Amino acid sequence: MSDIRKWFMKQHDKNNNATKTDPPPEKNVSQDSSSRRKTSKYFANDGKKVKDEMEAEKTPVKRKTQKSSEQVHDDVKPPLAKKLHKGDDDDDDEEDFVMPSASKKSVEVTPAKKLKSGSGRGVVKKVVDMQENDGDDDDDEVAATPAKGAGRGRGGRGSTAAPAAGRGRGGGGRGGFMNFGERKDPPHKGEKEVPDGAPDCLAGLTFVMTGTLDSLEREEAEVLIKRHGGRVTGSVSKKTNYLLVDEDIGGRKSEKAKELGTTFLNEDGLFDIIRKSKPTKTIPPADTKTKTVEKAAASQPKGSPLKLEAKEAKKVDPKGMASGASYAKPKGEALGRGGSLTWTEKYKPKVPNDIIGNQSLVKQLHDWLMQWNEIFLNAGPKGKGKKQNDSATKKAVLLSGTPGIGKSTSAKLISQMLGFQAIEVNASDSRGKADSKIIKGIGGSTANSVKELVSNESLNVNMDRSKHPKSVLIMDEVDGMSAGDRGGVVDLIASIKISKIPIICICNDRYSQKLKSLVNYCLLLSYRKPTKQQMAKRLMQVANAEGLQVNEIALEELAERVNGDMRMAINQLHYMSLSSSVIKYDDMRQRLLSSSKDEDISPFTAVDKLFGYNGGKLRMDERIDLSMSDMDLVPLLIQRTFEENLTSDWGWLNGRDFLENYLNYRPSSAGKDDSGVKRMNLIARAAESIGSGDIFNVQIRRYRQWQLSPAGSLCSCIIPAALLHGQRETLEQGERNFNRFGGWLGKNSTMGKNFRLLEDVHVHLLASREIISNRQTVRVDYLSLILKQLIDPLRVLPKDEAVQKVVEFMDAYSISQEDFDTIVELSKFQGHRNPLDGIQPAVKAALTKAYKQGSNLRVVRAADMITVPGIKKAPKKRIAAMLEPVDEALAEENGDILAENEEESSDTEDTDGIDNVERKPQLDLQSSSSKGIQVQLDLKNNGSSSAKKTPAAKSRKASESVEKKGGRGSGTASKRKR
Ligand SMILES: Nc1ncnc2c1ncn2[C@@H]1O[C@H](COP(=O)(O)OP(=O)(O)OP(=O)(O)O)[C@@H](O)[C@H]1O
Repeated sequence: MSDIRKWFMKQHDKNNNATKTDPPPEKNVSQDSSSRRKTSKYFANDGKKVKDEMEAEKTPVKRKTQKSSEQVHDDVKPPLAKKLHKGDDDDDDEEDFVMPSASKKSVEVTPAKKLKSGSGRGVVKKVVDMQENDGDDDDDEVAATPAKGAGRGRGGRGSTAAPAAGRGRGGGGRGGFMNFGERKDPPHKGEKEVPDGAPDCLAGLTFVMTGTLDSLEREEAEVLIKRHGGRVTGSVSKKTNYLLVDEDIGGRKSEKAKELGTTFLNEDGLFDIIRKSKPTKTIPPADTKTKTVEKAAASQPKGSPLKLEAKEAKKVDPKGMASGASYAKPKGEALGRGGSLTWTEKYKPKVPNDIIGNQSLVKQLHDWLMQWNEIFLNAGPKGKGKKQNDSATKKAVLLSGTPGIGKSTSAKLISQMLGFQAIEVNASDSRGKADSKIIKGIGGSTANSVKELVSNESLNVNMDRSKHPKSVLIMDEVDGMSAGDRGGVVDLIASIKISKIPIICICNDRYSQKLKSLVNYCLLLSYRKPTKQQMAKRLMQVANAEGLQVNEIALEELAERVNGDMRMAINQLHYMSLSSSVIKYDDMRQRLLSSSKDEDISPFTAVDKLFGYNGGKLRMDERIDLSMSDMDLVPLLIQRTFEENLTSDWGWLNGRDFLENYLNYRPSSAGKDDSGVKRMNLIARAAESIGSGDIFNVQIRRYRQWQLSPAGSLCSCIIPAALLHGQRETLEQGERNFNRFGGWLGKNSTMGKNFRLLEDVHVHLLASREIISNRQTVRVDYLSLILKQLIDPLRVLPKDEAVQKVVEFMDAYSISQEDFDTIVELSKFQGHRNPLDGIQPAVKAALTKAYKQGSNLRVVRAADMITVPGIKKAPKKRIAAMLEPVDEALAEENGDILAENEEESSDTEDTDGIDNVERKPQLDLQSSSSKGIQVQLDLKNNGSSSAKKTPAAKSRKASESVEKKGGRGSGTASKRKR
């Protein structure tokens, strides 16, 4: 069982288990604080007790581990585990992080670490079991939150900044979300003075937090640690120095920490470390890097080149890549912060190895380009410039990835390295399709040169290549090509086919619809964002080279905030360097917070923030900003009406699944309500609010009541988020745990398309004079009958007879082939069989053939043949309005129908009942002529694509057939000719 019922059952089970196995929760504050002390058995502070208790319940290995932890804590040194366990690190955040070597200096080696087998795997079962008590979740803590301390006092300092996006959600990590409850407030929140220590006193130390701290919120503690150079990660690994916890409530982190021998540290312990660092101004020995930076900065006159640069750069890049050189000696005199070059230019990679991340892709690009001439141009002595059409090898390459991660840079560098002359074209400048495709080149004017480039044999084949550089075309931003249609891409593909030079295409979104066809012609290389550690290292090189004093944690923060965009990171650093040569963590945070306001925020991020765990802490203006960041999409993302067939047991939904993003949030305000009643209440209130939002939305859109926008946002986004914010979880097995795009947009566009198609059918039916009714009636009353007439003969009668009957019927009702398809399409319903099921393909083919054969003689779409002078193409709705029955009263108002705009006419049609159905048809052509509008017949054929006639022949045929039809057809036509 995998539905919401299962979820509720789980909650129930959990509740039961909790009551069975967990110690009874303390009920008041005093008990709570005493229990804190009692349960804090792993704290180095209570070393002895810890040891004894540990011995009673843990294996010898663990005992030793614990012992070493205790030893370490007193000296405020990282435990040995850090250097002994090199592999098998499961801490995501630290993928590439290399522990500063100095951190090992002061740590005594204890055998316990060596004995540890690193068998995190071995405790999987335990971990799962412990989910109930995940240290992060605090579910087992006292439900009643103690009264908050009076004011924040000085302790509140760290909380001045707005909470970071997605931070502090608890870091429950994998598998923990199901048990994620509300973390209660620190019992003595804001009551303690937050110490201020030496700037890098925690440098080189990695902390993990669990449970509720005594006076600090997690975010505040995180800021405090980072401000002092420490690193905070989400899960315990061998690199973790301290598990920061005030009350050991068990849980996964705590278990892991015990297993690894990580030192437990409480808030006071942390404060002590920080305080101690202040008077003596000693810097903990862990951080050589930071020391180096400081030294460098101290000995460095502001704005002059650093002697240390080269060393630093080399040190950071142990592979000895040429990067060292390129960063140590930026070209030109413009070293220092006064240079005229932007830092992105100045420190752009000079050799491929300088590019951080994606090295394997860079290599692939290199290999592809290196072999290009060999494969596609015959470079041998008999070379005649013939290209080999090897379908397995792509003639072009498509580099894709988010902005600022080095796509263009790698394309240029590789080209340069292999002796290609790079010709760069920004493809998004080439809008629209070329006049005559490749003859004119991509996008017309710009692309004439492209056309020349890619096809110019003289440059590439006939001439002596040794004297002429090989060329490569770099088409940047191909996903920005041809705003309206895919013409530009079609041209590009044509260019690729004939190209005699390699083409490197670059885009941000490889899955863009526009590039759907292009990807088939390209070798696809998808660039990934570099990790924050990689970025921080490179940024450190830049900072060193510029004599900028900044610590690695601040740079990691920068890297994290720019979301992998190296260009933005370097630019931010440059910008900050203009005002100060020393950048502290707080400065960085402040800068990033203020600059993030200017950034475009995606609707997904907005919903994440609004509904995230910290959503409740957002200020109202922040919530308004987020919800208004995209007034159209944010509400749609919250209320994602998603419909799909799942083979699940959502029985009451009849095999369909209606899911909405907001339902997936486990509201933190529901607290520890395992019955789910609170949650259901909150969901109900949120749904009600979303409903009200919808009413506002209609007013805003339909009646243009824009002044209601704030109220609309409040109802559709802010209130639901305020009610339901919390941890996102999945309700269905196999569902992925992130917000997905609303199905509404797709459905709405399908609806629009169906309306248009129905309109075509409607107009044709009206033109046949067999049916006189509005569009709605056609849809509701006629379509199923018409379908029956179209389909049934094909199913039951012999082929020829069936085909003849259906064609006759189609002719009688002016139903074209496209209308046939539309009628079938509009009659498809989920859970019902396809109307065409059971019809032999041969019969279908015979029908198509027979219909096409008779198409030249047929007058269908009488309405299509009308053109109104002055209007390029008579809008079908107007024509429909002309053909439709007209109210007597309305008919008197000359020309009113023609004057109606399309929207109004469609609204009218939509809301008209069936009253009009039986009314006598009246063409309001008189009114048109009285207004001086001439209605003429444009004698075009019925639009059958197979009938390739000259316009003259078409006219003749059409007029003949008009006459032949007599009765209905000619009557209509002749009336119109007036
Ligand atoms: N991977 C990287 N390694 C080192 N520097 C980088 C990297 N990515 C970007 N940069 C820096 O950012 C600048 C811009 O990079 P580049 O133009 O290659 O990004 P891009 O991915 O092509 O972005 P866009 O999609 O916006 O064109 C470079 O000049 C360089 O200074």
